[in-house]
Amino acid sequence: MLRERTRGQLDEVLAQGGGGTHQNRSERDSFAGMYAERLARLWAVENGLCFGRLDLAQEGPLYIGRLGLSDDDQARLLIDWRAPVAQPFYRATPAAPMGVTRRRHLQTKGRRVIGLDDDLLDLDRLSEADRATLNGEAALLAALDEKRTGRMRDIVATIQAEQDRVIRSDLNGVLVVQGGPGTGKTVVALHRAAYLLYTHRERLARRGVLIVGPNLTFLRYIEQVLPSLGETDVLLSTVGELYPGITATARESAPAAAIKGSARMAEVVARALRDRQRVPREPVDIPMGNFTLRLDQRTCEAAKSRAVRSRRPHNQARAVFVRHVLNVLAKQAAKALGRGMLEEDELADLREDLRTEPAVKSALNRLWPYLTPQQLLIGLFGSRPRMAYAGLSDAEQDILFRETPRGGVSWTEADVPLLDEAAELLGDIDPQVLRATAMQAEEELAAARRAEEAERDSELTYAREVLELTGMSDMIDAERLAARHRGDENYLTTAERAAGDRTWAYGHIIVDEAQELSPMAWRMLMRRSPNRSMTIVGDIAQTGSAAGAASWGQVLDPYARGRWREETLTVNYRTPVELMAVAADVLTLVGPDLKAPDSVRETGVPPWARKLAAAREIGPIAAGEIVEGGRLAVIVPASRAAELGEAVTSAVPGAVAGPVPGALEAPVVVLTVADAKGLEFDAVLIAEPAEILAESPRGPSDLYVALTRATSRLGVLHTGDLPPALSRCERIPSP
Ligand SMILES: Nc1ncnc2c1ncn2[C@@H]1O[C@H](COP(=O)(O)OP(=O)(O)OP(=O)(O)O)[C@@H](O)[C@H]1O
Repeated sequence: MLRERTRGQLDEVLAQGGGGTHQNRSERDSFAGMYAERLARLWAVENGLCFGRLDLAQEGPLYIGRLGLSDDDQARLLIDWRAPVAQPFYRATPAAPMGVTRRRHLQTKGRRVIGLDDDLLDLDRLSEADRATLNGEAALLAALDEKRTGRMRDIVATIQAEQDRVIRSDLNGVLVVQGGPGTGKTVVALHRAAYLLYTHRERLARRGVLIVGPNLTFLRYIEQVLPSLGETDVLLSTVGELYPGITATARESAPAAAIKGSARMAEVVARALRDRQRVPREPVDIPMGNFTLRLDQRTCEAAKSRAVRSRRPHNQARAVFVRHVLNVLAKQAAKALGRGMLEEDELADLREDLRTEPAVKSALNRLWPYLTPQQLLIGLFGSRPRMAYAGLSDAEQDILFRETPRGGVSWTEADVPLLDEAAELLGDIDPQVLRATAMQAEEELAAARRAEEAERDSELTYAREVLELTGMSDMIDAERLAARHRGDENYLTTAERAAGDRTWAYGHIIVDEAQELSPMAWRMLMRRSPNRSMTIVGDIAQTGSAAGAASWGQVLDPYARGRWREETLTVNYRTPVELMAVAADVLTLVGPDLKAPDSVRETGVPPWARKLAAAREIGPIAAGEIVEGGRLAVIVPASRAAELGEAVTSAVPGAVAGPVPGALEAPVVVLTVADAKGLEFDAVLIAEPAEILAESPRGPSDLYVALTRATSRLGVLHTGDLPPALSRCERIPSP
């Protein structure tokens, strides 16, 4: 009924047609947007709309749901799980019942209730041990036992008290959520986003919320959680996508990524720019036909120091540099032309004449060139002398040097924070200048226009198809939907506008797998969070990348010393006790004092290890491990990814190798540790653990990550000796 009412409201607004004043139109559009969004939410949350009931000592029961609903007389039917009155549903315990006598979890399928689970919070009827019990234990365990679908689900019905504290923590300041594998960091971070958007809608809807994840597969894994909570306006991004207009497609070697990620690259980029503002050793002669103008070192020095003192970014400081040089040249020209003292307006005319003189223009372009961030970095990494000037050692130059390929440069994820750094120092180029200086501007423009036309046609066709499919063609016309899709300014949501703006300041930023980010990536993120309202979730023990974090203090003190707080999650909801015992042994290799989280479930199935004569035997073994209706991952050393991927895909129909689209839906997928980070599977096979250990300085962390991806079964396959840390695995004799 509510859905019908919303749809009715939307119809009404759209029926007002396209006429009216501009303001009328934009009001109508924003109402239409609001109702369409509400409709989308109601659809998204249909499944399990109501999942809980609180019986209270003082008043009638409350029903808890994914969003709040009232009837036509504004009586509350359902309480949004994020509302303050819903909090006892997650926090009440027998020791502190918060006015609740009974908490009931409803399990629903579609619109039917298929199960109930009660917690009695009446003290007298519970034993001491039960008082410390989990929140809704039966409901929780039922949720944890379900087969994995390849997409993360929301957990609104079974959020635990320690998680609830994180979710509802204050918006302001930097909150670090440290927790071992499977403690719910990711899922809690997503629920926190939904909670914050609900509680601080005004502020966050305007500035938007950014969620940063480690890779695209991971973002696909989590992307459905927020819409299922009723939130659609959040930007999910990797670090590699955060620079508008650049798609980081190339892979970087680990040593190169480590150098590019290190904090001293900020100084390297700054020096690389100073290199481009260098005064030439010899005077520059500018032939003007009848006479020659000369730019000596003193003039260049003076112009440069004025430009630098202006404290403007490079491209904007160019105006200061140019003005001084043109003044000097104009005076020289006046002298050469036999004119004496010039009035200020005559001097100005002469300056303008010189400005458009090709020889002068080209001299100025050499002395203080307009630069894009891309040009600065391509110029740097393509030249050893420039790298040396910028402060990179010979060995570093060997690792970073790259020739500029003809087809253009492919950027890597580690380049993106450097481009961002460069953009900060360079500032924007006047778009007019940009157009004028672009090489083959005409041709490029024409090609771009053709591409745009083609794009627009295909968007329109797509929009028509969508409208036909969803039966909404009577409500929104295809042109408008396509315009929205294409990113026309007038139709953009906050998240869409933010994505296109490098200097956007977000209302809140959530970083997942935060231990992997390099110091340069942190600099970039901090620029997008001037108010330092952030949630940072991760596990220092799982750090795999060479430029990643060794402690949260090291990451955050430079930006928020004394202003960040840490919460710890301690219970593992993913990995059963039997697997976690093995993982805990490996964790001692990462650090002798580290403690693995406690698991809530037992399966009775111990992890096993099996020695193989040849690695290829993995294929048929994987075929035998497939989980009916569930998913299996084969985690392999990075250096063997291609070979073992082939071994598995050729032996198992439907198996997929690598983080390709569709990897999450496949019954069997072969992944490296880096690509499996943050994901989970029903069963996991680890191939060649000794090589995973030896492959990088963070080998033990990598093996720990691999061991903690499974929700029920784990097998280890090895051709060499089994690493001693895995000796708890049950040995299966070779076939
Ligand atoms: N309160 C809960 N109720 C039901 N399921 C939960 C709960 N908390 C966590 N889970 C489940 O536990 C699993 C692990 O959660 P999640 O992936 O968020 O952990 P993580 O801490 O991010 O792990 P990692 O560090 O390994 O990436 C998920 O399947 C999640 O849905």
